[in-house]
Order: sequence, then C-alpha cells, then structure tokens
Amino acid sequence: MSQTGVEARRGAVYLLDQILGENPRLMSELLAAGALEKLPPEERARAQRLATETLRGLERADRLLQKHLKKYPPLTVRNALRVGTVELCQGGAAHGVVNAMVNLVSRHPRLGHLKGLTNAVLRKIAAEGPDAWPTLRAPRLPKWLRGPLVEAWGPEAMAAIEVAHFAGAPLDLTAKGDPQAVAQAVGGTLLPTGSIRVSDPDQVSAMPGYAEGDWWVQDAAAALPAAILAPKPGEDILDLCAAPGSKTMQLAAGGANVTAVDDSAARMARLKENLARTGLSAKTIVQDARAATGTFDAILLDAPCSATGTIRRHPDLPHAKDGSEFGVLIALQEELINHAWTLLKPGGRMVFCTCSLLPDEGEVQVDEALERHEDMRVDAEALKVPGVEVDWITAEGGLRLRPDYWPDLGGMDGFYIACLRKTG
Ligand SMILES: C[S@@+](CC[C@H](N)C(=O)[O-])C[C@H]1O[C@@H](n2cnc3c(N)ncnc32)[C@H](O)[C@@H]1O
Repeated sequence: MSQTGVEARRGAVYLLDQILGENPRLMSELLAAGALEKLPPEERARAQRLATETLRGLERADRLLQKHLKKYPPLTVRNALRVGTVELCQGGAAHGVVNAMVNLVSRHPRLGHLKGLTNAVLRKIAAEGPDAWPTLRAPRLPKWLRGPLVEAWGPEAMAAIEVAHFAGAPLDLTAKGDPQAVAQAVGGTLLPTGSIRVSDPDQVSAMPGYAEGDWWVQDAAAALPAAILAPKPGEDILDLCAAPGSKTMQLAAGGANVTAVDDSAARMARLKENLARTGLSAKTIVQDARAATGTFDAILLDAPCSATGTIRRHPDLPHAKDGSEFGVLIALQEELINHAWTLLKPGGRMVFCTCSLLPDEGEVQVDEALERHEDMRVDAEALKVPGVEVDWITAEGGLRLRPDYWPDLGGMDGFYIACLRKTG
C-alpha cells in the first residue's frame, strides 16, 4: 500500500470526522474551506470519493461492524473502520485495505493503541463482509428526514428513493449546441429530455469538449426548468439565484438577454468562469434577489432550499443537517416569489423551482403563491417538453421529479418545477 493511499484514506476519515462530529458540516463547506488542500489533486479526489461512498453505505457498514465491537471506539477510529469496511465490501484488496487502515490508526497521536483492534475487526470484515454486504437493505435516511418524506410520498416510494440514493448518480451534461454530437464525443447516451448521461466518466476537465465549452455538468432534472421556461432569442430574462450558472448558460444559449443575480460573490465568480469557458454572455449582479430591479419577459427563480433532491450526489446532507433550517428557507422562498412577481411583465412567465423532495418547498409553495397573487396562473402546458412524462405532473400543475424515476436509466435528482403566468 502506497503512502499516498494512506493519505487519501486519512483525508476521507478527516472529512467523516467533521461531517459526523459534534458540529456537523457539509462536505462542500469543508472542501471550500481547504480541508484537503495539502493532498495532491488525485489523492484529494480519492479521499472525497471514499468519504462519499462510506456515507452512502454507512448504515450497512455499521451493521457489519457492530457484531465485532463491544463498545464504539472514538469517532476517528470508528470512521477508519467504516471506510475500511466499505472498501472491503466493494471489492478492495483485503491486505492493502487492512494494512492502510492499521497504519493510519497506529500513527494517530492519541489513538495509536487501537491499531490492534482495527486490525482484528477489519480482518473479520474482510472474511465475511463482502458476502453479507449485498444482503443488507439499502441504507435508510435519518428519521428527521424520512418522516416527512414517507408522509409525502408513502413508504414504497421512500424505499425506492433510498435505493436510488444508495446507487449514487451518473454524470449528466447539457450541450451548448447539438446534444447528439456531444453524446458521441464523450461516449455518453442521450436521455429522453436531451441531457447526455455518462456512466463511467473520466476526470471532467479532461473529457472531450470541456475546454472548448461545448457542454457543462448538470443533472438531467436540473436541466428541465430552463427547458420549460423555453427562452426565445432577444427576450429579457432574469435568472434569480443563478450561481454557479448552469441554468444561466441554458438561457443564454437560447439567445436571450440574461441578467443573472446571486447574493454570493464567490459563487458568482464561478458563474463568470463558466460563461467564459462556454463563450456565453449574461449580465451579472451580486445582490440579494429580494432587492433586484427591472422588468422582464420571463424569470427563472431557482430558490435556495433544503437540497434534499440531491442526496444521491451528496450523501453527507442527511447527516450534516437536521431540518432546523427548513422554516427559514420556506419563508425565504415565499419572499423571493413575491418580489420576483413584481419584476415580471404582464403576460410574462416565471419558472419557480427547487431541488427539494419536500412538498413545502414545491407543491405547497405554489398553492400558497396562487392564493396570494390574483394575477398568477399555473401554465401546465409549458411542462410538455420532450421526455417529460405526464405522470410527473401534479394536481396544481407543477412537475414533481424524484430520484426513483427513470430507474432503468440511472435515476434523476429530485426537483419541483412550476411555470407561473402573469395574467393581464
Ligand atoms: C440552488 S442554488 C442555484 C443554482 C443555479 N441556479 C444553477 O443552476 O447553477 C441557489 C443559489 O441561491 C443563492 N442565494 C441564496 N439566497 C439568496 C438571496 N437571498 N438572493 C440571491 N441569491 C441567493 C445561493 O448563493 C445559491 O447560489
């Protein structure tokens, strides 16, 4: 086992210590704060991959481990055992994985004495774990999130969503021009909605057409709001909560004059890099969307939300969060809808969307907006874009997308999308 392999695993354990610790943090926050910056890029990617896989399989790993632990060791050792267990059960070579983990624990300044335990437990896992692993159920979401989702979608759908979360997500791309040409260039398949799916991707920036700006990474579900808005050349379109800009690029590629607003300067910098790489243009404004001004033919409001639709990509979320932010987010979404509505020309359309599985951030939000605004109508016809299935359309005329949809194609992120028309 190379030294670098140990370092990547140490990086993974560090991420898990933070995500599952007393003051939990999201992996994206940890990485943005430079958590793994001392590692070379390849090892950093490997550490991130190991931590992500471990979080996806956490419940299974804990079930296997609990048989061999009389009491739980300190979190760092527990996390080292979890990473080792997931690696072993997913085909990692027993000798290499066990040695690396024992090495990692033995060099810990306070926990080195637990190297014997690490060795003994992981040897047992190496012997019996790989056969037991596939017999265990798909890991369940924690109660704080499972409860409201079972209430919303029922126990069967919940189980299917959990299977989709455990399977993880393929890489989806949106083409700036011809999707067929991009699919061919990257060796991907074209999805019914026009996104390109790559199941076994190389490093993104090394893929054909990346440097040329022929495409950008965007989940197939996340590509639908802009498709439903259907930008026309020359239209003035406001993209609220726009960064890092995948929807801005779709709107700009459609020939619209796009104004992109986001209150995060750091995320807006990424939006600008994305525009530069793809050769697309938009006006960018860093401000609170509730202070945006002007009048527009169309608005896309991709409101901040619980992001519970993205768990298959971000399995840290259910562990790092506890639902205590929901109320604030739901109130902010309502304020954003109300303000955005004042910026829309009569006859104009606004697409409201969230990457959430919670009806309070989707169906309920639209139901309540319709009660508040007499000049608001739902345009369900706008949802009929290629690949959208009628079963996905909801009672109030929005679109509900879930990770368990398209099971044979590899799933999609959870999303809610509605097209709202201003009458008069
Ligand atoms: C779901 S993400 C947007 C993703 C983006 N539309 C895309 O397709 O790439 C939500 C964004 O809302 C921004 N945001 C949160 N609160 C905001 C506010 N009050 N005003 C403007 N932007 C806000 C966040 O910085 C974040 O970039």
